[in-house]
Amino acid sequence: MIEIDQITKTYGNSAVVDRVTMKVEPHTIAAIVGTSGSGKTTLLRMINRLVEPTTGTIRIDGEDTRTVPAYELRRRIGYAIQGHGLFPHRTVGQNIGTVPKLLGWDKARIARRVDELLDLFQLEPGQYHDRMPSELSGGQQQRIGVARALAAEPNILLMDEPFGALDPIIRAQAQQNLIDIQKHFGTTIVLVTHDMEEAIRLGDRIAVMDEGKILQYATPQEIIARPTTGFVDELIGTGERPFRLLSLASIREAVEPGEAKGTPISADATLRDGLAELLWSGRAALPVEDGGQRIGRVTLTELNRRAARPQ
Ligand SMILES: Nc1ncnc2c1ncn2[C@@H]1O[C@H](COP(=O)(O)OP(=O)(O)OP(=O)(O)O)[C@@H](O)[C@H]1O
Repeated sequence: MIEIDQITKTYGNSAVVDRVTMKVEPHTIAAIVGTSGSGKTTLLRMINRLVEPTTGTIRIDGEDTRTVPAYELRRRIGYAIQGHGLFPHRTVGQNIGTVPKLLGWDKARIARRVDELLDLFQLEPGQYHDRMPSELSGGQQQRIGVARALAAEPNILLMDEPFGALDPIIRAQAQQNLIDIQKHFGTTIVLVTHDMEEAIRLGDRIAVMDEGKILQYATPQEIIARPTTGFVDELIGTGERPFRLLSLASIREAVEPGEAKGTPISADATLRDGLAELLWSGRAALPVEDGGQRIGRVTLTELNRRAARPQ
């Protein structure tokens, strides 16, 4: 658990992070979203003390971070940034093994961990282990950056716009990869993004920041349905609300017994994907498939109901 308690950072006379209080429960993802300059990166970097808070306290699993040497804190907490920050003259394997090596792991253990992570990130170890970062695509470099941050099995991972530079398709894959890996390791993640769509997709809770303050910290459902300020509403985009709600749930959750004609949709697709397919194909219902088996159908009527503002 990360407990941020009345944390402030001032530069000169201005508080760029202003008395922020928030808790991140273990094994969850908190997304910090806000406009440029709202203080997101500063807040994130105070968690691993890359930036020292001016006032306030941060506790990790009950321990005040000021009582731990900063270098030790940074080895314990994974950190991944936009542009990956890989060492250009070290191989992929050496990059991923950086922190385990600093921690004195033996060679065999480091090698096992590097291969495990390459596998998880869908990069064949035999093929990628000895490559240099310049011999990888942008998306692959980004995945290695995240793999390196996870190498020493940190309970906590801080991510600053990790997917910001990726094109939309690679970005969606990288996001799914992160969700799978977070489930696999149970890592607690704090992620900074300026993209509300990404925050909604990844965050168990979303903190909306403006001018150093947290305006709302709640589940994506709550933020979409009941934004506390006009600014939060604006950031969500009023025209997007019903679609954002639909993108939070899978077809599996809306499936009902019955038949429907035409190409089926996967139970793992989002309700938003389902609506798009219904509208595009001009159908009132789609058959739903799970692992090659028909499990029922999803209807336009049901998606209409689920897209409406929650009461
Ligand atoms: N070392 C510093 N000295 C003075 N001002 C700083 C320093 N670091 C950050 N700031 C200021 O603090 C404010 C918040 O910066 P921060 O990088 O945390 O914002 P952000 O929300 O992450 O922005 P972006 O999305 O553009 O990265 C900005 O106005 C920035 O200019």
